[in-house]
Amino acid sequence: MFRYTCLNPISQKGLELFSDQYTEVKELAAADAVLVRSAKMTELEIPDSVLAIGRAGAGVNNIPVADCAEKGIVVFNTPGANANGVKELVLAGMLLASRDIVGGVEWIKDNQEDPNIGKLAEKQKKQFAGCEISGKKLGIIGLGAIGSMVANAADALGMEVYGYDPYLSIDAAWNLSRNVHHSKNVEEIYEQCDYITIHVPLLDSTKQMLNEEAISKMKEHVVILNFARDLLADEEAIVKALQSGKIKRYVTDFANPVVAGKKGVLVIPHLGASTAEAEENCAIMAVKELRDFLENGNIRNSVNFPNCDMGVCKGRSRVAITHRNIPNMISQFSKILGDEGMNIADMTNKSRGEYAYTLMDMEAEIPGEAIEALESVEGVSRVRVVR
Ligand SMILES: NC(=O)C1=CN([C@@H]2O[C@H](COP(=O)(O)OP(=O)(O)OC[C@H]3O[C@@H](n4cnc5c(N)ncnc54)[C@H](O)[C@@H]3O)[C@@H](O)[C@H]2O)C=CC1
Ligand SMILES: O=C(O)CCC(=O)C(=O)O
Repeated sequence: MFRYTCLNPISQKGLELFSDQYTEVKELAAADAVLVRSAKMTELEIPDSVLAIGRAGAGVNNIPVADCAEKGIVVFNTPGANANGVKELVLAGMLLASRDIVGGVEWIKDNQEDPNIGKLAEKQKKQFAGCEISGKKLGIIGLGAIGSMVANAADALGMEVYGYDPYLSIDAAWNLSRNVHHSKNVEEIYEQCDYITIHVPLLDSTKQMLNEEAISKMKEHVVILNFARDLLADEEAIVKALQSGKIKRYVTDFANPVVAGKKGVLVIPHLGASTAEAEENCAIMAVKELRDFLENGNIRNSVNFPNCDMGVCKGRSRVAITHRNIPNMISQFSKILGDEGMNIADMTNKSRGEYAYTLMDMEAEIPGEAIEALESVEGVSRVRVVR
């Protein structure tokens, strides 16, 4: 029997994939697995009972990923599952920044009682006029699941698309329209583009990437779109550049006191992934990942441990070990098991940075003493008998 808890509302379409082996619990302390969207887990004490966290979404900056790795808690996300939802909102953001649709709609609301509203609207509309996006240059920083979809859609809408991603995956490269101009440095995006959209994860290396220096290299009246994370931009500098007219519009999916209500800023209340489809896709993927991990020990789409898949256990028992990626671990594990007279039927060991994961199928039940001995190996964070 497994227990899971949801720290945010999670689509029922995903939750219904849990079998009757699973119960939902309210308390984090009582849970084996956690499903989360944007709840700040960095502010929570994560109890040792938690084996895995499923982020129904892409960004994991709300989860203490490194601490979890150290404790042997496997953190999953759902790559690409909400990308289309975000792509569509980015397109909407570009259009809203190009024509004053919001201002126009507000004007109608303010004048709704006027019996001559139709005539008046025709007179007033020029103040809300704008430009088309077709033919304009769009720079995309980060060509992952979202960035590459935005690139292709903008290309189809007639924009000239520049893309910058020094770590571009082969999959993303295959999916990109051949019309997308490959920028080898981000300065080209700053210097050339009328619209700039950022789609990178929030990391130490990307924090405040869109800062005063970056803005100084951009074209006059540039439009900046941020549907990734607010901390990727120095928003004080952005507000200053909006006041001076250097930036025409800043469209952001993240509300905070620096940008809320500021002239030239369009703030959306983090709606990028808030579509029925994205919420379902993310929940379904997260639940499948958690189930495969809890029931089989397999890891798919983790952000702190390597992928590792041995299918369903065909031996008598399976043991899963999270540990540091240091020499001599496998020989210690096999010595402990060998000393207990146990034969390893199948085994996989994978590493990712400082951490590693070992799955072993055994021809017999693993005795408690062997588990204790495995747990006491220096560098082992967790030993779990999966079956
Ligand atoms: N507004 C919303 O509701 C949502 C926001 N997001 C945010 O968008 C981010 C991106 O999401 P996905 O595209 O799904 O992630 P992804 O992991 O598929 O793509 C991120 C891309 O950024 C690239 N990258 C990393 N560092 C870079 C750098 N310094 N310069 C240029 N490229 C760099 C990576 O190589 C990768 O291709 C997430 O990390 C999350 O913060 C994601 C989903 C929903
Ligand atoms: O779950 C959400 O609504 C937030 C989505 C998001 O920001 C992400 O997936 O990174």
